Amino acid sequence: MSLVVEGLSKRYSKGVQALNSVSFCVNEGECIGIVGESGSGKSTLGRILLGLETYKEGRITYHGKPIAPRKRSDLRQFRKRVQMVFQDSTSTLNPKLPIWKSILEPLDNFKEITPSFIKVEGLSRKEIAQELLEIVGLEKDMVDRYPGELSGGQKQRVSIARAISIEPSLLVCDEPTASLDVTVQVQILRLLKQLQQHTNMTILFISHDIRAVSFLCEKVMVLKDGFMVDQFELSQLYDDKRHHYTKALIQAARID
Ligand SMILES: Nc1ncnc2c1ncn2[C@@H]1O[C@H](COP(=O)(O)OP(=O)(O)OP(=O)(O)O)[C@@H](O)[C@H]1O
Repeated sequence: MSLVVEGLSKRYSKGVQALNSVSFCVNEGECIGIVGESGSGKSTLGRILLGLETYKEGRITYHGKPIAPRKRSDLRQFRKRVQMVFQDSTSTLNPKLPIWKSILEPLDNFKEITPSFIKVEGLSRKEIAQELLEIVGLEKDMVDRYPGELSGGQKQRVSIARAISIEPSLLVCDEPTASLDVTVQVQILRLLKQLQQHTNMTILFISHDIRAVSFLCEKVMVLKDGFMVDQFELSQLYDDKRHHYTKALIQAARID
């Protein structure tokens, strides 16, 4: 197992119980979808996994080691393996920098990493960013553009290029398609699927959209009011034993 979460609970200071004894595990190279309506605790879970939020109860291990360590030196190793893509790419892309500089930020932080997509030695930094743009389906000559000169879908592709630049083994995506048009959403989902098929990356895909989750993920976990009410392999999506809340989500998305 690559990622194991056991009995994770989170209570915010104002008394909100955002997560209640949530447990699940993901194998290396698998994609798990965390689905639920607004306020169900999805982002809290994602933020805890990224070490951006603390928790008191539960245990999270990644390849046998506690995730998001507290020690700074260990945190660096963690960041090397875990990257993220958020709904709002403006939080990841500095509007004052040409996109190639933002794309290269993780690689600049981890100079010891030589990603496998760099097949030729001696590429300039800008050329490396161009390689990454190509991987995510963008034109190489976009490299000098600023985030403000890109569409929402293009910005999200740039955020993905940045996240995969250091070839993380775990990618946490928190509603990466939520602010995009339906057709662009499909393109981004296809891109993530293609990336997952060509790498051994484990993806944790957080979404309120069970349709998107069922397109991308092999495993699905359903959260409601901080409780994990259902957990299943995608092939069991239409099983009669699905929780009534999962059935309601399926019906609302009209994919039954
Ligand atoms: N920093 C915080 N302090 C107090 N309560 C919080 C905080 N962040 C989230 N919450 C509460 O925790 C619960 C879960 O929120 P969370 O953002 O994890 O849900 P979500 O499923 O991601 O929702 P959405 O899809 O709307 O982003 C909500 O009731 C929310 O109001």
